Amino acid sequence: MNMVVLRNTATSTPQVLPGNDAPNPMVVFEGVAKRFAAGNTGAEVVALNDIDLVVPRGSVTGIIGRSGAGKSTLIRLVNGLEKPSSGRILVDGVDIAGLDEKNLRPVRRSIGVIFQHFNLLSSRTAFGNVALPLEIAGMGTQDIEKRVAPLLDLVGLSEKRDRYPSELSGGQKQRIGIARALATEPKLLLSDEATSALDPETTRSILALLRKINKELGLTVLLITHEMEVVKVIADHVAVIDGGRIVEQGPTFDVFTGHVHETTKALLGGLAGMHLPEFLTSRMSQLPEPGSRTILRVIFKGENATEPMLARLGSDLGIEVNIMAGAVDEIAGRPFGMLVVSLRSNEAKIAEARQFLAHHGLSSEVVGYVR
Ligand SMILES: Nc1ncnc2c1ncn2[C@@H]1O[C@H](COP(=O)(O)OP(=O)(O)OP(=O)(O)O)[C@@H](O)[C@H]1O
Repeated sequence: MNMVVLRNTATSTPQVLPGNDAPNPMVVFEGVAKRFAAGNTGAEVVALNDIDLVVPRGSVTGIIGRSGAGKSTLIRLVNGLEKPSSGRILVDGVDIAGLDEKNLRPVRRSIGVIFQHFNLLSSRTAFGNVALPLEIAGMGTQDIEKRVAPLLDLVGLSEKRDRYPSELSGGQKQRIGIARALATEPKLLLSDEATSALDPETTRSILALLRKINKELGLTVLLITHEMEVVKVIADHVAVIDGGRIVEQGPTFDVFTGHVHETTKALLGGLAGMHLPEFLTSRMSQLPEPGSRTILRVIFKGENATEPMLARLGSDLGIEVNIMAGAVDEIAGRPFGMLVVSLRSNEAKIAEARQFLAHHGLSSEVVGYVR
């Protein structure tokens, strides 16, 4: 088996835990705006406004947002394909906003990009596609062989080296796209909806490959996507973008399980237990009535055990508890879930129950009442 000889450019500085305050981030946006001049017909378009963003070094950071939110513009600013109208963009400490084309070139070489539609040359084999950026950089044939063969091995396609794109599946094409992006030994990998054209199973395998590359090579990955599943599975840091503004950012688990912004909630839609089952909502009222039961959503994060606590509401506090619905999900590798329960008791006792749950690390919210 070939050895991967990629130089690990990103580990020259210590790995840090992802977070807004992470030292020495790979990418920083400071008060960035991007406006496009008015065309023949309309007004000026404000694609991005007031963007403060941190991509921690060594992280997989996801930018998630709906169509038109400004994701592509943001990623094009990172590799200098667009210039900001105002603000600073630091890539590995260098403010790229003020660089001319010549000085941008080395920055671009330090950034790999993978695309939704792979952008492979149909006239070149898998090997030829991965070799292309190295040929452009003027590398000799033997050195190219030494660089490309381990990359094909890394993405699991050594035996397809002489195949043309038309002979490869979507997932295999994306693997070649990833190998090509890594050929110039970047320190940052940009992923522009790289799994959006793939089926769920292939998506998972590509995400696993990106995670492996992130871990083994210490490469920082910045991905834009409209798919919550992608961010949930792979990103340890996330920024939610809406209408050209970042509405939330931080460690993925915290952002998706905390007090989420309306946009994040909408994107989270399918997450375990966010939607109450129809049989409940159809009977639920927002105000208590005589004899009604309180519907409580109990949220557990990480490894908190829920069931024994609910049992103790009965045994210790004498409150009758019925489980109505529940689901467990996984965000950034940690369990997260909800139980929807109905409690038959008065308001004071319900407050006592919620205090008891909070004391044991379980947050809860009253979502309504049923008779
Ligand atoms: N070159 C341009 N000229 C004028 N307006 C632009 C240009 N590029 C983007 N926009 C506008 O900026 C806004 C953000 O577009 P952008 O492509 O960044 O969104 P997006 O989140 O990537 O959307 P999608 O997921 O649909 O690709 C949109 O309103 C878009 O029409």
